[in-house]
Amino acid sequence: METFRPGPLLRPAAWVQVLVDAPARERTYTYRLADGMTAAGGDVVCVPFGSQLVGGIVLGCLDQLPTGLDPGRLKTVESVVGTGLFAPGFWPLLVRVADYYLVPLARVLETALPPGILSRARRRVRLVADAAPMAQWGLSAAAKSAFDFLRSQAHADFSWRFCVQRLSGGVSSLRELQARRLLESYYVFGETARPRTQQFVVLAGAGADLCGRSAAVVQCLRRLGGEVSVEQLLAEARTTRALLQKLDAGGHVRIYERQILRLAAPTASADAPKLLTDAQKQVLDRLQGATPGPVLLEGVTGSGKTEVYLQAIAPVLDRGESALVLVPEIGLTPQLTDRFAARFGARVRVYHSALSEGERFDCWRQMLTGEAQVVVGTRSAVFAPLPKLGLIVLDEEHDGSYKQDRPAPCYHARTVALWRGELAGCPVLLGSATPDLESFDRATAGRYLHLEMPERVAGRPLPAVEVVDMREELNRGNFTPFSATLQRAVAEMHGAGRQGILFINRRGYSTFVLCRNCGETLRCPHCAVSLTYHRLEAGDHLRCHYCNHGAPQPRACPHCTSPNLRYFGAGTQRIAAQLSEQFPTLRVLRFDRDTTARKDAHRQILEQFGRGEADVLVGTQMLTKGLDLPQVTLVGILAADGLLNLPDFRASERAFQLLTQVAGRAGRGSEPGRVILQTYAPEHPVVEAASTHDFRRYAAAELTQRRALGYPPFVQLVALQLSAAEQQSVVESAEALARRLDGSADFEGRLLGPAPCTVERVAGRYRWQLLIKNPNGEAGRASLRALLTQFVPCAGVTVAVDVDPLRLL
Ligand SMILES: Nc1ncnc2c1ncn2[C@@H]1O[C@H](COP(=O)(O)OP(=O)(O)OP(=O)(O)O)[C@@H](O)[C@H]1O
Ligand SMILES: [Zn+2]
Ligand SMILES: [Zn+2]
Repeated sequence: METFRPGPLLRPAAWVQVLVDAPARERTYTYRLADGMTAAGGDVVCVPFGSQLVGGIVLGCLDQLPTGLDPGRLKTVESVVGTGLFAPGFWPLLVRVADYYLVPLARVLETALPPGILSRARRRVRLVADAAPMAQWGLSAAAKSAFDFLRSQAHADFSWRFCVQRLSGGVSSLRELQARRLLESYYVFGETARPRTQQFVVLAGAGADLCGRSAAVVQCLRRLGGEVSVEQLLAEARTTRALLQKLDAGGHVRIYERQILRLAAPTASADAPKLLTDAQKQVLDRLQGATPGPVLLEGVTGSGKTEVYLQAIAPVLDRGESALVLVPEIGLTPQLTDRFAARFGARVRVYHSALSEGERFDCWRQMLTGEAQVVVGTRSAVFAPLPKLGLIVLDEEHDGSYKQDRPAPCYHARTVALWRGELAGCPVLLGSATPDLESFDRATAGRYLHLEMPERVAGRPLPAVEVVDMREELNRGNFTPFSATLQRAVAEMHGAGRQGILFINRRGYSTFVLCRNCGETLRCPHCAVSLTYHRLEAGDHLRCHYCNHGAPQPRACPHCTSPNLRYFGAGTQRIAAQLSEQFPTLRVLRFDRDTTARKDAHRQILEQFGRGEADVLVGTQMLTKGLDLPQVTLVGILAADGLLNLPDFRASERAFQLLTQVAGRAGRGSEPGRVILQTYAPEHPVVEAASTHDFRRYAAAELTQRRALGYPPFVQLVALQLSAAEQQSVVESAEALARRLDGSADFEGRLLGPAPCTVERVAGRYRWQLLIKNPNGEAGRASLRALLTQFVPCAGVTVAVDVDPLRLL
């Protein structure tokens, strides 16, 4: 792990560490700075790499060379191109992320920046307008002639590539002119690039006098509607570009360029601010009157938090500042983005890692120029380079998808957002009906401004929750996944022409496949878990939910060849099928990872349901996240128990959040809602708290327990995960690391493990874990950083660090 000295320097440094823009495995290199050259972290530089000059980003300056580097062999930075990749104040944020999460700065940059940003940026040079006349004295002949040529041109701005290829002396002339400050080089991030266009071809003449292939092509074009892209016509008519050009020259068709807008702002019909409820108004007033800082908005489901966000953002934009809105998952973004787009129009952009490279790049550029003023995005959008940030909103701030599991840095977008707010001096609004216990603890301790909206808008009641004891159902001989209460409720709902949601804590058709003859389950060959059965149109299929390994469903047991296989558990697919069986007239729609894999499928399914084209939506976790469907009156929770018994100290916190959020989808319109919660453990405290919507009581009990056991938020956890293809070397390394940690005063007695992860083998690699409790904050992290830098694991073993892990593996 490197140590960097970021930021501007008091005394010029001699070396810099640069993240080069090259498709190499190792991308961080040390370069020498020429005399008089200065650079700071975040600067874009041009450096020699192999036989080429490439772009790079300065990670930090060094006034001492790391041991083992021979200064004589280091290459020199070719030029410092300047800043411009980042908004002001952005760089210190990246440095802080690297520091806190114990990862090299280069990894943070790779996460924060859109991929390929430097190679998409283009290097240019321009004449220095007020260059000293003396600077020309003593130029070499080649450089002099290059300079005269450039000055004779009508403009004073050229692409680097053009200069290298066309000027006498090429690169060396350019360097000479730059050294004399006659010429300066810079990067542009696409603004001089031509708008992306695509060639189209349109039918121009009747094509009557044509014959043979020409006639066939024209006929094909007519069949396709008379106007298609050149690409499409080439493919459909199996013809050549040359023939199309000939037809164009003959006036039979016209080829033209059509501009393709890569990133259209989301479109939606305009939307006016709502008249605020008293609770909303109070919250906004307090928000606007407060000094900038973290704010926790604890508002029950359906209390109208989104409207608060929208009206908090409006004055920010009016001041010419920008706003960043983070949402947990893209699954919930269509609805939410639409609301933002409807309110703020073309100033809104969507930014998340599922966009294409080009889309992310375009969006990044528009953020830097201020064209994008509101960015709605998922986790990685916390790095969106919005200048003049006036407000950050994190919706559903408790959501686990704000935490990155891998690759490093394992950052939490909420943590990073709080730092960003601090650096930008703006409020960070954390909203949730079920706040994260850490946020809640800080808010009640007065470290955050704590605002509340304890009621739903328009006096709508929270839905009544009925807990159904599934053990009694079994006693009564009901072996279906639907209790009698739920069956009656579904029938009633259906009769009244309303809609419902059934929530299952799983996906797939059934969880696992077991051989009735030998008792073996069908397992993933790479991971220590059973495969999940999926029923597909193309045929039945098994899939591993850890490594995504897929296999067709075997006809017989691979262990004993018995054909007697049995399917256990109940996934979304099976529930949907059983529901249709019991209620033949019920139209059932599935909403899970399988049915939403296609681009835009989220939106399509939700819109379909919203239009009333289905009566029941059967789905998983994804249903819980902020869906606002006013027609839904019934929510059924089929198997709450799977949630309650996970081997993780956060299991009950997560269960409470999930149950409350799912229940919160009911009764958001004018009709009151009803929730049926099925469980085998009705007396479980989480079930009790969720059924009374009592977050406060639950939080108090849970926090007391966490304090007693020494768990977050009262102590920091750091997980170290070691993995390798060989079990032996993982175990040895984990034990060696544990001995080191035990010997350190900071962690003595606060080490859990080493132990194999719950699933020891994933994708062919063995995984062991060490869990450290760090009560000493930064001091503890510093000694951990030092210890990890020195630790050398066995060959082939990688060590991943997860600071504040959310899931214990
Ligand atoms: N001031 C208002 N007047 C009328 N309707 C409102 C008002 N504010 C919000 N609503 C409506 O109330 C419903 C719930 O609001 P919203 O979706 O923002 O709730 P929420 O607090 O985000 O809930 P959740 O935590 O469940 O996502 C929405 O349909 C919204 O349009
Ligand atoms: Zn068998
Ligand atoms: Zn697997």
